[in-house]
Amino acid sequence: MALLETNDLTKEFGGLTALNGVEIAVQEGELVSLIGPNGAGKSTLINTITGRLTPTRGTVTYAGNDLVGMEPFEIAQLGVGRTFQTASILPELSVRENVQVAAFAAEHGSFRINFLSRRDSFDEVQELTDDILATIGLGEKAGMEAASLPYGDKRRLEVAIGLATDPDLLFMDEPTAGMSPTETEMTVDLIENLLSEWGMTIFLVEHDMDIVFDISDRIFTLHQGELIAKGTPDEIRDHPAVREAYLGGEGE
Ligand SMILES: Nc1ncnc2c1ncn2[C@@H]1O[C@H](COP(=O)(O)OP(=O)(O)OP(=O)(O)O)[C@@H](O)[C@H]1O
Repeated sequence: MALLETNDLTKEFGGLTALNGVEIAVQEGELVSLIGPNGAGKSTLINTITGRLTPTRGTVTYAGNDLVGMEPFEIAQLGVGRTFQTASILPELSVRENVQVAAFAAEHGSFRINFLSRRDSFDEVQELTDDILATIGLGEKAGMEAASLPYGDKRRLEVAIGLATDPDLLFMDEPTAGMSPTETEMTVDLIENLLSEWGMTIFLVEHDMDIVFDISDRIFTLHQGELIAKGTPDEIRDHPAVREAYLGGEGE
């Protein structure tokens, strides 16, 4: 059985159909990428899966759970994490505190519960935070104020915040956008490490086609809300509908 599956997933905004009958299945341990020209519906697909948007119709199933109608934090608690393109960083807190806040929030959904009284979970959060910072390569900068980090480190801290929910499936939204070649290489290494060492399943939205074709097990292609192709990098590279979507559209 697939870890994540959508059936007939459709989202309309007034008269605009942003997603039309999308059917995807992701197996545990896979790295899949979602591509498509601007406005294809990529963000809408991620948002309907992770609970930020309610689909007009269709189903989303994760590890046997029906996600439609669940709150984003409930979906996170099931093991679905997400890294954001836009800042989820709290600039005045330290690197370490940013990861801790995300970890506590994930565990309890909100801060209404006095989590500090629960020592077991407090210790677990410390351990997880240390693991994440070491994996991301921010261990030595753990005490620094987040605002003072260089751009590439800030993007990596966003990944660390996404990992703080201890996900089994991680959505990564353009993790290399705006990065230098060295930072991009480090991020690709990190993604490969999350797959091999952490046993994670990764769902990547990425505009850098070199990366997508290099590291994906399978690629989903959206165009005007329709899933026009899915397959291995080799199958997608020469797919006529994919070429048409990119050449005939705005191109990227
Ligand atoms: N909240 C909204 N209300 C109305 N229309 C929306 C909304 N969100 C997205 N859309 C429209 O839905 C379509 C798909 O948008 P979406 O942002 O999902 O595409 P995308 O593939 O993520 O694009 P990009 O690569 O530019 O980020 C677009 O036509 C967009 O204008």
